[in-house]
Amino acid sequence: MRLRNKPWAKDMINENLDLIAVQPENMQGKWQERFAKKQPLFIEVGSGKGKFITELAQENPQNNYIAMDVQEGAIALVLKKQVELKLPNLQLLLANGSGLSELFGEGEVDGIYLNFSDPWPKTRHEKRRLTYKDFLKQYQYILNDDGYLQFKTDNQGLFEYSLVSMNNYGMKFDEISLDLHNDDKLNVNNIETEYEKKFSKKGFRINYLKAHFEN
Ligand SMILES: C[S@@+](CC[C@H](N)C(=O)[O-])C[C@H]1O[C@@H](n2cnc3c(N)ncnc32)[C@H](O)[C@@H]1O
Repeated sequence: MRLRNKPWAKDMINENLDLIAVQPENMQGKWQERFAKKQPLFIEVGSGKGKFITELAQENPQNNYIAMDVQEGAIALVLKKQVELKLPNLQLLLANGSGLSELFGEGEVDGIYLNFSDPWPKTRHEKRRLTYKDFLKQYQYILNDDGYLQFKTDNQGLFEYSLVSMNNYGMKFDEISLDLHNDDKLNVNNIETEYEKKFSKKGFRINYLKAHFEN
């Protein structure tokens, strides 16, 4: 998803550096300092316009959340929401998920959310998929021993690829659904993302998994 550049984005970011960090260099192990309270920390990599993470943060004041996106045009829209909401448990991060282990300390994070990640269907782009083994290695580094990865997508190809990639990496699956919205066996308090709303309305099934690393 490519969003148009917003002429107002840079100014809004520079005026709200208490709410958003831009490619920070010395934040490893220090993220809790940016929040009102020290509490479990969860990040969404590729948060897009931020519907999911802002609602999750509103529903769970007992946790801290970071909305992360590589596109200024996307994170600026989350910032616009957060400037109004001023949620004390939500911080924003403009950076690439490929640098997670330089942005976070070992075991600093309790959970990672990947929602409707770009599928990169061409084989030569495999390394860009957020469930490619190099990304999994970084998730493993920043997650603590009880930490988990949660992933949702409408894209069958990316879901199948991710199951294989995670399995080959040695991850263990806690929950899997091939139709999250119509799954009676799972008890997930699901918060829809922008993409999820759009594609489930069109009749696409939503794939879901929750998994962890065995350290
Ligand atoms: C298809 S959109 C999905 C947005 C949102 N999660 C949703 O479900 O509505 C994927 C988002 O991931 C972001 N993204 C892609 N690769 C990324 C990376 N390596 N690091 C951080 N964000 C990334 C894109 O900029 C885009 O905003």
